[in-house]
Amino acid sequence: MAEHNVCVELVRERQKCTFEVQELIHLIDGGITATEERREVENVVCTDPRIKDVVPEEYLSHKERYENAIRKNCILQEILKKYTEKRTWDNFRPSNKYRISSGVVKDISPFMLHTGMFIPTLVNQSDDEQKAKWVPKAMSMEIIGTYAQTELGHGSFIRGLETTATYDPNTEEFVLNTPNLTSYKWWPGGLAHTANHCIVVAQLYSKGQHYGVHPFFVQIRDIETHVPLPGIKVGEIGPKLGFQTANNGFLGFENFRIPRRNMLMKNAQVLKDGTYIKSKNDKLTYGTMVFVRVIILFDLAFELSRAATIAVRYSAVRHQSQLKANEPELQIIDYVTQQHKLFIGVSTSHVFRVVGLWLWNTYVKVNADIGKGNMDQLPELHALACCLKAVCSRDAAARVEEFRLACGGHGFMTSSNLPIINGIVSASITYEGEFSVLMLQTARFLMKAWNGVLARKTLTPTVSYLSKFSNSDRVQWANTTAGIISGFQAAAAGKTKEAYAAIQSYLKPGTDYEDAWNSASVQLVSASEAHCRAILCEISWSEMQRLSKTVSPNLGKVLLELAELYLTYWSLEKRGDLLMYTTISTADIAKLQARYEELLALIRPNAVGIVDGFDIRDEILNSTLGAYDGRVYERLMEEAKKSPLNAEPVNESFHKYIKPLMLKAKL
Ligand SMILES: CCCCCCCCCCCCCCCCCC(=O)SCCNC(=O)CCNC(=O)[C@H](O)C(C)(C)COP(=O)(O)OP(=O)(O)OC[C@H]1O[C@@H](n2cnc3c(N)ncnc32)[C@H](O)[C@@H]1OP(=O)(O)O
Ligand SMILES: Cc1cc2nc3c(=O)[nH]c(=O)nc-3n(C[C@H](O)[C@H](O)[C@H](O)COP(=O)(O)OP(=O)(O)OC[C@H]3O[C@@H](n4cnc5c(N)ncnc54)[C@H](O)[C@@H]3O)c2cc1C
Repeated sequence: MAEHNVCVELVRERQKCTFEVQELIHLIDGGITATEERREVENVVCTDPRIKDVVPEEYLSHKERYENAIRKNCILQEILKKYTEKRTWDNFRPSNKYRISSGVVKDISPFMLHTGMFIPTLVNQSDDEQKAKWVPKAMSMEIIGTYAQTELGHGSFIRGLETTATYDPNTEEFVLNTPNLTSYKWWPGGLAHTANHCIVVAQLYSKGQHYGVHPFFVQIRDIETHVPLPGIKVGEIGPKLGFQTANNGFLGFENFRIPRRNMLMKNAQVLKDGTYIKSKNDKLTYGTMVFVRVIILFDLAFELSRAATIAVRYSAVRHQSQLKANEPELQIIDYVTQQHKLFIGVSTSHVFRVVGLWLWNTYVKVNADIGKGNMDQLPELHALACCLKAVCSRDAAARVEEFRLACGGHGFMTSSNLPIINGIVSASITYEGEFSVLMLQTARFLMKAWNGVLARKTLTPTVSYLSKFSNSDRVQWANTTAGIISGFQAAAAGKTKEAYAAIQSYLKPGTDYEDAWNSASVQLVSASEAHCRAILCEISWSEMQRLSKTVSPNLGKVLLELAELYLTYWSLEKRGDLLMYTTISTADIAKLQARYEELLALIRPNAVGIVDGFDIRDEILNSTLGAYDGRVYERLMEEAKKSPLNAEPVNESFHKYIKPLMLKAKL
């Protein structure tokens, strides 16, 4: 971007920045080479003239919008394929694939589930022979797939799924059926008109026995004609709050036969005669969900960084109201209430990224152990992935909404891109495990851990802090980062203990444990949230501290300010909890408030530099308000002129309806 085109406000903001933006960019990417590689692909994709829309996608019909998304995503796949051949697939990280797809369509790619769940399931749940047969075809897009688990009647309760796969030893095939309306697969992305294959999660029956849900590799459309195969009923589920181009579909089976070897057999198997070989752990079938819950944190960090870039740049460009009489109107970013809305979202993106990397490393380690037959760490990984996915998606949606509000009326414009980002992020609270459902999974783990505390057992690493706070004394508060982390752990331990006690108190004679659990579930979710917040605070602080030592002092200082802002913001938000479980006083809270305001002021001069550090090209931001040059008003007007209603000075509805109405009024 030529600097002479940049509005004066952003030029001044960039001059104020105290650190080297390039250094931050490399830190976020994971090194100079990673930045160069990402930028090279982004440059090729975003400058391809075939990718540019003449008519903005929101003015297209539902059908045209889908067709346009497919056309452009096929171009993207072509380009990515060249890079895949040059390097290995893994080198262009999945989070970068997600990121570049935003430069192609504003909403979600119809191929997202192919990359995000179909391939990972084939890689993680197939045996070696199946992998060798299917994975290369899926990678090269010779076949296109999705992940079909949820049904019209069941999403959260996987054991309640109704689609059946019954083994027929005579033909060595499984017969798939959709017994009821509620058994139709419902929601899978790309299922409607994009995919020709899918992973179907179905109830397995063999030799008259029921063995629970298992994944199957199923072809649903003819490769040449794309016509649905006989016995397949498939279609689109219709418009939604967001995800308009995701092509979410429904799918039903009528005595549809697939070969025996189309059951994914890494974990459980059905032999030719129908004998069932059990998995070492039946929850391994849920492995792809754990994987996606882990990587969702990166996507949330990215979506937050997009919304933050838009809202912070806009807030630097926008002037509104006078603080003092006879002085120019202030840049809205100088109102401290505006900084309060903006900077926590900026900091949260960094927190999600570093905690996401930590979670990813945990996932890789646990998966390697599982490969060697050691499942010991799986429950802890599952508990972590559940609460982090749930809390981070909910936080991200709240922050994106706050960014939208921070842009006033213009934030309501689709052309700001904040409404579309809002739709994308809101969906993540529900998909891949609904918020409360996942929080209650973590609560199960916490209740077991509390049993361990009572039995004086050694706890696993992420809950070991519970033992420190097992007595009823309020924990000594200290107004330091270590003190804040300890305070959050005390709150998590206190809430875990209370939720545990609540279950016991509901367990009157004649009451089932499950009913007592349900009665105590609001407290259980609250305990999970506190546990998750303690993890977010502890890990983000230690990771940002570590990173700050690897960069120049000026950037290191900014990283620590962002990390401390996160801790301080949440201490103030959760002051009620801290008052209950620590010795924090009102004077301590006043000090925290003062430090919070100090941090806002420290971050303020670097705000634009920090969001520039996300290095998001204009084509990927897709926003009239957030572009690098800050030409907000010109872009708003240019986009408004693209409205089809502006193509003619008088719309025909005037002559058809308004004029007759006016004439009738005269009579
Ligand atoms: C160019 C294109 C663009 C490219 C992009 C590339 C980037 C890609 C990005 C990816 C984005 C992907 C978008 C995804 C879209 C949405 C997809 C979906 O929603 S798909 C649909 C997603 N759907 C959902 O997420 C459904 C959510 N529901 C569920 O996951 C389950 O039904 C359940 C967990 C709630 C209960 O399960 P149930 O069987 O009833 O179990 P019980 O409660 O009876 O507990 C029994 C024991 O099992 C334990 N355990 C449980 N799970 C696990 C596990 N995973 N592991 C280990 N353990 C586990 C549990 O702790 C307990 O232990 P204990 O206490 O006894 O010791
Ligand atoms: C945009 C989008 C994309 C999706 N993509 C896919 C896809 O590609 N493939 C796929 O298979 N699925 C997909 N899904 C489906 C998604 O995974 C499910 O919607 C999700 O798992 C929630 O299930 P549900 O819709 O049945 O909600 P429900 O389970 O019916 O939830 C409704 C309410 O009931 C509550 N509830 C349910 N069970 C419990 C419980 N045990 N304890 C307490 N409260 C409970 C929930 O908290 C919630 O408040 C997608 C969904 C969306 C929105």
